Order: sequence, then C-alpha cells, then structure tokens
Amino acid sequence: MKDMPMSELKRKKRAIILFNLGGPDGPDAVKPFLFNLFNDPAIISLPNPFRYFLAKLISSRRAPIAREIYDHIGGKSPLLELTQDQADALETELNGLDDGFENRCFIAMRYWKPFADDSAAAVKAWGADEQILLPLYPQFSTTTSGSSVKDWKRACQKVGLNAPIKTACCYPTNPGFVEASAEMVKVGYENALKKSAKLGVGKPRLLFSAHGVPKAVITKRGDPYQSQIEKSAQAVVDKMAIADLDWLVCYQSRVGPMEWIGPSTEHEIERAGKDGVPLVIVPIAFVTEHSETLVELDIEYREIADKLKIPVYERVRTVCSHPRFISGLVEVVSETQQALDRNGPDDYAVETRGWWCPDEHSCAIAKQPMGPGQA
Ligand SMILES: C=CC1=C(C)c2cc3[nH]c(cc4nc(cc5[nH]c(cc1n2)c(C)c5CCC(=O)O)C(CCC(=O)O)=C4C)c(C)c3C=C
Ligand SMILES: [Fe+2]
Ligand SMILES: [Fe+2]
Repeated sequence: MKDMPMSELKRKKRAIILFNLGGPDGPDAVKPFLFNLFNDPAIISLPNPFRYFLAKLISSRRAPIAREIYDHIGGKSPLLELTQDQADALETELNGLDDGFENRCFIAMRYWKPFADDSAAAVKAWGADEQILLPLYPQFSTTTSGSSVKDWKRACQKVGLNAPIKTACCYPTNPGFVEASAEMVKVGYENALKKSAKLGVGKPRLLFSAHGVPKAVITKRGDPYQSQIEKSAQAVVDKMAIADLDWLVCYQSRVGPMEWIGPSTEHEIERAGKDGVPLVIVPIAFVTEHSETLVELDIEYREIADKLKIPVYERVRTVCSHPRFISGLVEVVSETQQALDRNGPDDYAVETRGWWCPDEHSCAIAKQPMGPGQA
C-alpha cells in the first residue's frame, strides 16, 4: 500500500468550477443577457421590485446598442468556446499531476448559459467529493468573482450539492498569469517598436486597459479590484524588464451615468493623440477574447486612434489558453487545495468567509475572519 502509485489508489473526485461573465449566444439572447446583468444586486444594489423594473428598462434601452456591438463578431460572444478551451487545458494539466485527485472542470457563466443551476446539477450528477471555485478574473471585484461565487452557493443549495467548497479569491500577481502576459505584451511592444521605427516616430506607450467599475464599488464597498489591477500591471512591467518603459493603467467600458474609476481608456487615447505617441493596448483584467476586446478595443478605440492620427495602434491578445497561464491556474488550484486541507472549507452561509486569498494585504476578503488555524 505504501509504495502504490497515486493513480492506483481510489482518487477523490475534485470539481473545479470556472466562472466568467458569459455572453449572448445569438442576437435573441442579447436582451435577456443584459437583463440578467442589470438585475444582479452586485451590479445594481437596489432592493426589489425597483431593481427588477430598472433592469427591464436599462436592458431594453441598451439591447439595440449591444446587438450592434455583437453584430461585428457574428452576433454572439466567443467567450464560452474560449473558456471551454481553458477548461479542457486545465483539466488535462491537473489530471497529469497524479496527486490523488480525479479532476473535472465545469463552467458556470453568471449572465448567460451555462448558468450556475445547470452546472451545479452536473457537478452533483458526477458525484464530486469537493469543489474548488476558480473565477477567471485575476483581480477580485464583488461585481464579478463575488457575484459568481454567491450565485454558485445559492445554486448548490437549490440542487442539493453538498460537496465542500474552497474558493480561490484572486491571483493578480500569479507568476503564470504575469509571465504569460509579459511574453505576449513583449511581442506586441516589439512589433509596435518596429513599426514606429519605420515611420520615424518615437517609442510606444503601453496602456494597460482594464474593465472599469463605478467609483463607489471601490470607495464604499472596499473592492480591492483597482489596487489589484495596478499590481498586475506593475508585475507585468517588472517581468518585461524594459528600461524607461512609458506605461499606465486606464479603464474601459463605462456604462450608465454613475462616476466610474479612471482615467478612461478613451481619454488616454486622446492624450496619446495630442502627444503623437504610438500605442500598445493591453487588456489586463480579461483572460479571454470577447466583445470588450474584439469590438471595443479592436474596432471602436482603433477608429478613435485613426481619427487622431496615432501612428501605431497595436492590441495585445488576452492570455486565453497560453500554457504558462494554464500552469499558473494549476498553481492556484493547488494552493487553494492546501488551504482547504489546512483550514477547512468556505463558510457556506457567508459570502466570503474562509476563501483562499494570496493578496491578503489589499484584499477585502482577507479581512473577513478566516478558517480555524489561520492567523
Ligand atoms: C473584470 C471584468 C469585468 C468587470 C469588473 C465588469 C463590471 C461591469 N460590467 C458592466 C456592464 C457590462 N459589461 C458587459 C460585458 C462584459 N463585461 C465583462 C467583464 C467585466 N464586467 C465581460 C467579459 C464582458 C463581455 C461579455 C461578452 O461579450 O462575452 C456588458 C455587455 C456589453 C455591452 O452592452 O457593452 C455590459 C452592459 C457593469 C455595469 C459593471 C460594473 C458595475
Ligand atoms: Fe462588464
Ligand atoms: Fe483576494
């Protein structure tokens, strides 16, 4: 028994649940997808029935605009297929570890299919012994990871899935994420540098563009999102190790009348136009391609840059299934597993208590009391 390889022992069934936002799978899905988004209390924190009616109103008004956005990319979001690729790659890597677990990756999207209810039922049918929740958001926000995990726990209760849960909170400076990003940014930067040299213009400026959030999400709720975005960008810049790099962080995709965090990506593109500098745009909060990268960055912002006669506009692709990103996710799963073994599972009844968080100094989640045995 002592010398028996792990693969010959009965392995525990470990479900890894990958969360993302989800996107419409066709033009008819755009309005209900938007309704689900605006009806989430993590996005609009009004009590019902006010939130419900406001979500109906905003989704009806925004649907034609959003449909036009998705029309540019075949009327639907590619997010699910790309997330499925990540899930497959991660599952293969985890099952190659021979560490006593049979792993299966499941996907739960927050605002479109596959919804948490269906995925939780699939996890139950598979007979998982435990669950690791893995948001595909390196930086924590209550509007994204927080909302998905809360909804997952609701779904577990609904379908009677009782396997213990441990949540990976965030991984803004995970070495795999940072190295994969730095490698891709370096390629984009060098391309832009060559084009700039040919045109006889100065060296490019890097814009790390993250999805924005309303200011109150940071100042009132205490989300660590913005400070973690800055940490991610700094870590990528450090890894690239290019002397005198001109770079900054900015925020895209503003919706609605509230005040959002800034500076906005549009403002920074306009400033680059005035300065006459070439641009390299790096999406730092997204790990897959979708409307916000393929339409907003590649079409809408590029048009602004062209109008302003910005000499070079290079957009770096998201990490998707880059092998180093996937091996970084393996590290996150392993560390979350160690936290589960050491401290026990998340507190089911409480949204955040007991999560594994590698970024304790800035993360609001870490300020919640942790499991027994953790300082
Ligand atoms: C880090 C990721 C994201 C944060 C933070 C986030 C916050 C947030 N988003 C909206 C409103 C919309 N977001 C939309 C699309 C969208 N958002 C993210 C990620 C984050 N959102 C992704 C990955 C996508 C793309 C989905 C896809 O195409 O597959 C949309 C729909 C598109 C549109 O109409 O522009 C809206 C609306 C708010 C209000 C918010 C924080 C409060
Ligand atoms: Fe969004
Ligand atoms: Fe965290």
